[in-house]
Amino acid sequence: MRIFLIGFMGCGKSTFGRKLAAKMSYDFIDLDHLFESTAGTSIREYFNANGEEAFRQEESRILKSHDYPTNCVVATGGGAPCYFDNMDWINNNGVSVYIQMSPAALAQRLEKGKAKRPLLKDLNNAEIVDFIEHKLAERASYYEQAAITTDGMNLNIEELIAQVIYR
Ligand SMILES: Nc1ncnc2c1ncn2[C@@H]1O[C@H](COP(=O)(O)OP(=O)(O)OP(=O)(O)O)[C@@H](O)[C@H]1O
Ligand SMILES: O=C(O)C1=C[C@@H](O)[C@@H](O)[C@H](O)C1
Ligand SMILES: [Mg+2]
Repeated sequence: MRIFLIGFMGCGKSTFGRKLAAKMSYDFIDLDHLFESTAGTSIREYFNANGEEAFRQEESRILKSHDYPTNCVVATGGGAPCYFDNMDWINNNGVSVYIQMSPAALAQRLEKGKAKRPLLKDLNNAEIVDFIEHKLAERASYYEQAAITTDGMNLNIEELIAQVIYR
């Protein structure tokens, strides 16, 4: 089984995904890391050099062309499900799990690590909340196509595994 974790930057896809994979004895794949190793540069540098449109194209290509192991947990990039037909591809190729969180809770987490996230790096803390509210409103209709939605403030590995298995 392939499990694709989706949700806004900071919802915990990478952190929780790694734990979930370990618990299930599945491989863990982080799409942002895969992007960086494939491109040979950081996402931040890639954005600076090539712009967001090029990033989205390359992200989509990598998402769809990677040779995934049969059993794996994939932490997708925060924007990945929201461009092209990526969300349909995800739903046709695995079980999607949306880690849902409020803009305020996301902002609290993201204020610390914003330097490495190109969409946030130039914003002050008040602007981050505003940015997240708008971006999340734009993206919600994609995230909500997930097979399973789970509360990012109360993540529970055993419960999620049961939901995925008995869905
Ligand atoms: N359950 C949690 N409780 C508190 N803090 C958390 C939790 N999960 C993750 N964090 C913290 O929130 C921040 C974002 O987590 P993480 O990098 O896993 O998110 P992400 O969804 O992978 O984000 P991105 O889309 O930018 O890759 C990190 O600083 C992490 O330590
Ligand atoms: O939400 C987004 O658009 C992004 C999230 C990150 O995971 C990275 O994929 C990148 O910084 C863009
Ligand atoms: Mg991540």
